[in-house]
Amino acid sequence: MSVEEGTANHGRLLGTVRGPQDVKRMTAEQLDILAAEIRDFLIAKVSRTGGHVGPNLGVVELTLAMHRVFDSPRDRLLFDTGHQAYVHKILTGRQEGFDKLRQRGGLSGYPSQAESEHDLIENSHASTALSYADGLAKAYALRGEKRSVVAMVGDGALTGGMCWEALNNIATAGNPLVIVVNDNGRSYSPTIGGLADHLSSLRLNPGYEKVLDTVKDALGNTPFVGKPMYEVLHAVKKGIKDAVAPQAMFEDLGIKYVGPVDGHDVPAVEAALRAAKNFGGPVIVHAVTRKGYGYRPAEDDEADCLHGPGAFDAETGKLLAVPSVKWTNVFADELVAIADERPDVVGITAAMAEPTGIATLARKYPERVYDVGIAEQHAATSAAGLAMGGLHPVVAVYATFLNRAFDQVLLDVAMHKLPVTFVLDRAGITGPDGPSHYGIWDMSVFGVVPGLRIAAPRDSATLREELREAVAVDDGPTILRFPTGTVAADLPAVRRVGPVDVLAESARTDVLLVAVGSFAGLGVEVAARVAEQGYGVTVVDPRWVRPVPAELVELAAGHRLVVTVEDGVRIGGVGSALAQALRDADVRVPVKDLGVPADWHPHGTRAQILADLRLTAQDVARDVTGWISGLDAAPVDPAANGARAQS
Ligand SMILES: Cc1ncc(C[n+]2csc(CCOP(=O)(O)OP(=O)(O)O)c2C)c(N)n1
Ligand SMILES: CC(=O)[C@@H](O)[C@H](O)COP(=O)(O)O
Ligand SMILES: [Mg+2]
Repeated sequence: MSVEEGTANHGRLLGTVRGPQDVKRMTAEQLDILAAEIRDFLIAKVSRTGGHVGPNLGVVELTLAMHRVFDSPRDRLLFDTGHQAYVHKILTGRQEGFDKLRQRGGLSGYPSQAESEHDLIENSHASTALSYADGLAKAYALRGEKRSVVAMVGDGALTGGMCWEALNNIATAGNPLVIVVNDNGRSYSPTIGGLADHLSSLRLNPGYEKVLDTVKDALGNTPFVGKPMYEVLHAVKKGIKDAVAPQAMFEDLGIKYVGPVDGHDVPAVEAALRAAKNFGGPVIVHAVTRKGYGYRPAEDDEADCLHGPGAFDAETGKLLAVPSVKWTNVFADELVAIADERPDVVGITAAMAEPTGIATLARKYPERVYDVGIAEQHAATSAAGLAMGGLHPVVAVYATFLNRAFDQVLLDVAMHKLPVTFVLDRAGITGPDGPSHYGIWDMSVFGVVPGLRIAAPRDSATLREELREAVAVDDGPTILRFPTGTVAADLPAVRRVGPVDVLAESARTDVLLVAVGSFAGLGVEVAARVAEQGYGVTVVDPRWVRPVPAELVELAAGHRLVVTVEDGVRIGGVGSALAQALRDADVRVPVKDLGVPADWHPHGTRAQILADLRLTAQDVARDVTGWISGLDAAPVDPAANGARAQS
């Protein structure tokens, strides 16, 4: 069956759903068919755009039940992390938008207030929903408003400390609030930690496993869901009831516990949610689900149950584009090479071993890698402890996720002058995940940390080299940051001045172009374009951007104009730090700093967003030519260094 046939044959009921009220009217049998149609829809659409297919296949019934029991948007449905809100979008009038999911101008991959009144929290960083829910419930109680607050949170997100801070408060406040724990046993890989171990005892119950095996057998090799799923759901309903025993853990927190319920049984989840709704205080509904449920390639994908693939073949689940050598791979391989030589080097991941490349180290040295769960703050301070204990930890996280650990990096690591290397993948503009995932803040935010050195490699050779330099630092923390995707072609230096690589120079020294990290290639292209206008440009890659290298200041002093270009926010960025260093050194040369405005930039491809920001070789060359020719016409006041108008 083709994707089109799958959707057309089984999409009749789904086509009638324009809002939650349409789901409320359905019979149990219709709901089962609708669930199957939603799965077909998800597979058909997300296979073309890429996106979080596995997590969403696992919450179809949970979301249906939530919308039947509660009245969104009056009742507030909150989705922790938000990557599993596609079904919610489908049920709230946004089916058409899925053709452009995560694409420029199209549907966001996360809840979005601009899209729908049914969406409230947009944050796609994990473990926040329970805190939002606590605040909302308190606000409604104080204002005398009778509205339910319901938060869905995954077992992975539940490893984040904020959840436990929230639960502590929710229990004391006692306000009506429903927490749906979507327990599929996985983050990307199986969820780690004491909580996860406790929950997994449930899944190891022989009765429960028997039910899941029934599901798997019944699915056979059918790549699409349709009718088989309808039958499977009934099999689950019959078998699940006696399979599991109630767990005491959540009640120990002082919060009413309902469950465990089979999260793929709409009536069972509904019954639990109705009981929770009527309880009058905080209640946890513990739902057991399977990530990727109903789609064999996702269920069978041991790596991450098709957590968030790019476009894929709907029949097989195989990626359509096989990624070439990525920055992540270069880092991963070099880390293993370093670990071979240095037994003190260990790795830390916050539930993202494969996506950050730390898994490569774990495969060779499993005892030297720690998965701490979705707990970046703990990762930083735990790394401090490892460093105090004589090791050199390499903490590999996405750039955007280190933001929440600022205080831990500042005080627990840097103030103690501890040798910890933070490796920030997906730095800069990333693309389809949108503003919450842009790694644009790190150089500004962490640039203020005393004693912290930041490196921004430009290609695979400098990535390997700078990683080695970073782990050689023994008196303070380092950050190594690089972007997403395919690693840039090696760009050899003409010469090196201190830590600074000169990438291109000419007889004339009009402009010093400081091209940070992955913008090095752009810098060289800009120089060639500007040379055509008769101006000489020296292109440098500082390699280490914080602290500002003294050699960069000296080089700047030998030019008429300094232009910086970076894949990070301009405020407090490399350009701004260099301008300050020049002022401090009384070097009177004007500085123009190009980068990302501190704002919420929409989703799209990385290339599209950079073009929107006029961070292309053509745009930068035009600006540089304009500025330097302007200097010939009328000298610029050095004090006025800085901005050009940017969209
Ligand atoms: C603070 C933070 N760290 C890391 C991530 C990356 N991330 C997105 S989803 C995910 C796993 C979530 O697991 P879970 O909450 O169980 O949801 P599931 O995907 O299993 O439905 C991770 C680690 C994130 N979004 N936020
Ligand atoms: C929800 C989330 O935070 C991640 O799943 C993220 O979408 C992954 O991004 P990459 O595709 O860049 O690994
Ligand atoms: Mg999970």
